[in-house]
Amino acid sequence: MAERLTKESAWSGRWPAPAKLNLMLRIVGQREDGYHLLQTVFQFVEFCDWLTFHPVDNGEVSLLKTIPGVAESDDLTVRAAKLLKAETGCSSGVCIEVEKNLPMGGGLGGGSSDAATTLVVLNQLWGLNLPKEKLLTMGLSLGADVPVFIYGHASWGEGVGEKLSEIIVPEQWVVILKPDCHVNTKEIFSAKDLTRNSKSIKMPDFIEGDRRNDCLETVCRFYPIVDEALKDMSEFAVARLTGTGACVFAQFDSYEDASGAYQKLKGKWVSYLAKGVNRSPLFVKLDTANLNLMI
Ligand SMILES: C[C@](O)(CO)[C@H](O)COP(=O)(O)OP(=O)(O)OC[C@H]1O[C@@H](n2ccc(N)nc2=O)[C@H](O)[C@@H]1O
Ligand SMILES: Nc1ncnc2c1ncn2[C@@H]1O[C@H](COP(=O)(O)OP(=O)(O)OP(=O)(O)O)[C@@H](O)[C@H]1O
Repeated sequence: MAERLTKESAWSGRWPAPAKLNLMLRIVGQREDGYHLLQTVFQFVEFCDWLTFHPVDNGEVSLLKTIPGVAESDDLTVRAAKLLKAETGCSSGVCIEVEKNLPMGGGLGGGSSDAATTLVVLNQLWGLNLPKEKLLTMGLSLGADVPVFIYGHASWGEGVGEKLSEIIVPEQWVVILKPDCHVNTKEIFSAKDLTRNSKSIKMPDFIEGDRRNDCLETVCRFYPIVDEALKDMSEFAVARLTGTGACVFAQFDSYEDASGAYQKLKGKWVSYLAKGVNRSPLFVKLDTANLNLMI
């Protein structure tokens, strides 16, 4: 039975901001502004931050509680809500509550996903009716990883990750390890020895097994603990890096195999066990809530 939300329960509901994995990442060039041109495959994971939007009547955007190390005005949820107001002239206010589960600087795109959930859900709750194309452009202005979370499907990504086409990949179980370091994306993209001239490939090459991540060598050189996590994970399955790290992941066909690896690794590493999915949990919830009809 579909969960039908009233406007009130939509405001009191919790909205997922899922993690993403880069199942492969090739750097095929660089734009004049320094941003790198990528080929990547994104898949979502049922491992999420959870956002609640509390209406306030003073027209302000605030956070119920700031994330340690991130000033309120820098928080991507606050920036996303303010951007919506600036673009539309909307006078509504909101206090945003973030249950932060995704590790920061992990390559799981947590901040970007929080921003995307804020854009998508407040567009509905505030009744702004901005089209998805507009939200995608606004998302890109907040970060290269934001658009895929607005797009909502596992994707083949090009450009800086904003040229997205839907792709269907096996929905396997995933074990993720978070080495105890915070990888700065800008630092990795600025490294002299980073591979920047990989040959472009086509979707069938990926499907046939080309799963390279061009950031891997540089990240392991800067953060040897990532290399250690890759080696430990390799005992159980092929170990890969997501984005610029720090997280390392492996995919498993069965829950039993994934759980076996997770149980052995979690004594040494901060570890997560979750399902990889092709449809973002945010859009699964929005579809189920049939929110458009209720406002
Ligand atoms: C590595 C990925 O996670 C793969 O999905 C993304 O490309 C990174 O996306 P993101 O974290 O949203 O990155 P942004 O916040 O837009 O950019 C952070 C910094 O990384 C560098 N950057 C980022 C993305 C890109 N394609 N080329 C870059 O050179 C830029 O110096 C930028 O100032
Ligand atoms: N709501 C937020 N959640 C997490 N980080 C945020 C948030 N708002 C701003 N940030 C900033 O964004 C930085 C990157 O955080 P994030 O969790 O997205 O890293 P990441 O998973 O490595 O991202 P990516 O894979 O996109 O590079 C953080 O170090 C923090 O300074």
